[in-house]
Amino acid sequence: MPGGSHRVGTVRVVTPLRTDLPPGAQLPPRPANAPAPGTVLPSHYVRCFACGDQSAHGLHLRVDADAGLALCATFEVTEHHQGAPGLAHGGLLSCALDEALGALGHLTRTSLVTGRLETDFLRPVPVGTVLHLSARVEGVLGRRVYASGEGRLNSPTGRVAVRARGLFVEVPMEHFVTHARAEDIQAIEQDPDLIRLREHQTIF
Ligand SMILES: CCCCCCCCCCCCCCCC(=O)SCCNC(=O)CCNC(=O)[C@H](O)C(C)(C)COP(=O)(O)OP(=O)(O)OC[C@H]1O[C@@H](n2cnc3c(N)ncnc32)[C@H](O)[C@@H]1OP(=O)(O)O
Repeated sequence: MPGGSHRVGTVRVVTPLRTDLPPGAQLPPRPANAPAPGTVLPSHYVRCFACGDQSAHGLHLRVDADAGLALCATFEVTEHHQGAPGLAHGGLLSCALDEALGALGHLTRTSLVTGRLETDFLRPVPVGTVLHLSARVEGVLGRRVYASGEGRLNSPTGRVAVRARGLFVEVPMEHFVTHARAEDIQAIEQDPDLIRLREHQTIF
């Protein structure tokens, strides 16, 4: 199990990370009503910066269910995603992985929010790259879902540019209703198509 590490003199000291799978965590079976492998998973919110199609300069992540509790996704790095000249901003690469890992809730049939996300940046990602992401559930303990993923350059078998591990927490739909601005909830009430999670729309 990988952990954090630092050197004390010549000795490498390994410490557990909060995203490491804790004792007792288990990989649950794929729910019977999970979307079949190959299904395009809907954007949870059309204004989401990562997956929404109404976010002009967003990442426009396309996400597909995979076998087991896993998925794959793509996003094209555009000039709007630059940090250094011509290179993707690291925060946006984390964002893409955050979204991909969070979207595993489509497969576990739960609403997940990020509690902690750890990202390793292994290679620069130039503008024009199509980043191929994959994500999987590593284990579940109570409301905690441990997940990992990576992004590869230009093909599902390309060189790994970015890796992440995350701890996600299952929340009820009321989490979003309680914390959102009133005008955003009103906008959804007026146009339920802003949320593409049909099974959750009975709350409005
Ligand atoms: C109306 C519109 C509808 C919209 C429909 C959309 C639906 C689909 C949305 C999908 C969206 C995806 C988008 C991408 C993913 C984001 O980017 S989500 C946005 C970023 N994340 C957030 O905003 C979360 C902010 N944090 C919180 O709200 C609260 O801290 C949390 C995470 C809900 C936890 O609070 P809580 O419910 O009070 O639970 P709490 O007991 O504190 O924690 C539960 C467990 O997790 C552990 N834990 C929590 N945080 C951590 C941490 N950072 N490190 C370690 N352990 C932790 C706790 O220790 C606890 O463990 P146990 O006691 O069970 O052993």
